Amino acid sequence: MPVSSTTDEQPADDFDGAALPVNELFYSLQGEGKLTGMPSVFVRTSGCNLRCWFCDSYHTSWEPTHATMSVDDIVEEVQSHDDAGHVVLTGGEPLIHDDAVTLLEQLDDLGYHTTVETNGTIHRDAPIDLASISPKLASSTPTPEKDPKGDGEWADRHEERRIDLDALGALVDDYNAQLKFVVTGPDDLSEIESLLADVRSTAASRISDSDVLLMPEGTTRDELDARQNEVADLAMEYGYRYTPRLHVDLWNDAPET
Ligand SMILES: C[S@@+](CC[C@H](N)C(=O)[O-])C[C@H]1O[C@@H](n2cnc3c(N)ncnc32)[C@H](O)[C@@H]1O
Ligand SMILES: Nc1nc2[nH]cc(C(=O)O)c2c(=O)[nH]1
Ligand code: SF4
Ligand SMILES: [Mg+2]
Repeated sequence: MPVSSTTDEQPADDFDGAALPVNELFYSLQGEGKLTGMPSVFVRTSGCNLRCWFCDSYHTSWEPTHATMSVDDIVEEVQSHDDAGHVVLTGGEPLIHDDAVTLLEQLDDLGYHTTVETNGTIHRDAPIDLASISPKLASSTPTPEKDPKGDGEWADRHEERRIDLDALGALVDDYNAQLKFVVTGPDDLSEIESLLADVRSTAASRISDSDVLLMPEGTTRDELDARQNEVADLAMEYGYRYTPRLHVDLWNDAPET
């Protein structure tokens, strides 16, 4: 589906009925996490409440673009990929949109397995089969030196918003969840350990180390080549799971993959 040229990052509130700002909708293999390799339709909404400097979906966060699609049309396009039983709702941050719930309900009614890729700052009540939570570490903050667009104007807002323990605890308690951390280097591990301790004391349910995944930061094969062995070693050292970025291995940074 082509990406429109509109740059409004707000939800599609002028649309009659349930609708979402869609940046791209495509069929691929799940490239990250426990379901890596699973044929899946990806629905990528536009708009995000954070601004990670490394965001691999720049046109949903830093310079959002979208086409407004009714939920009915999204479902119809999902169904056109008739070999897929899995749908991944991602973004941007998909849970900023009220109508994400409507979409998930319709997909659930049709029997799809739903994964939601979320930064973990927002909890919603919806039929989610896998909450794929990627809490954002301090190393994601768009400091003036790392800002891809300006001079660090988003740094404070990002820093204030990136961790919400209540939302994280509720997501872990209500859903089958994985915690998938983007790792830029060994210095990230102390923050992962202390955040995990905080989430474990907030959530009622147990979080097993096998539900904690370390994913190397990188949007291209070259970037991943430079970092993935170090992250694999960290996973072994700490007893967490490693997740590759299969889509980058297969298709590098091509859109709609
Ligand atoms: C674009 S985000 C959209 C969903 C949600 N906003 C989030 O961050 O979880 C999808 C996934 O890509 C990860 N990601 C984004 N940029 C990345 C990068 N440069 N390297 C590795 N993972 C990245 C995120 O952490 C998240 O797991
Ligand atoms: N193939 C593929 N797998 C993915 N898993 C999570 C993705 C995302 O951007 O949320 C993603 C993506 O963009 N492509
Ligand atoms: S939270 Fe997700 S979509 Fe938002 S800027 Fe970070 S990686 Fe990109
Ligand atoms: Mg992606």
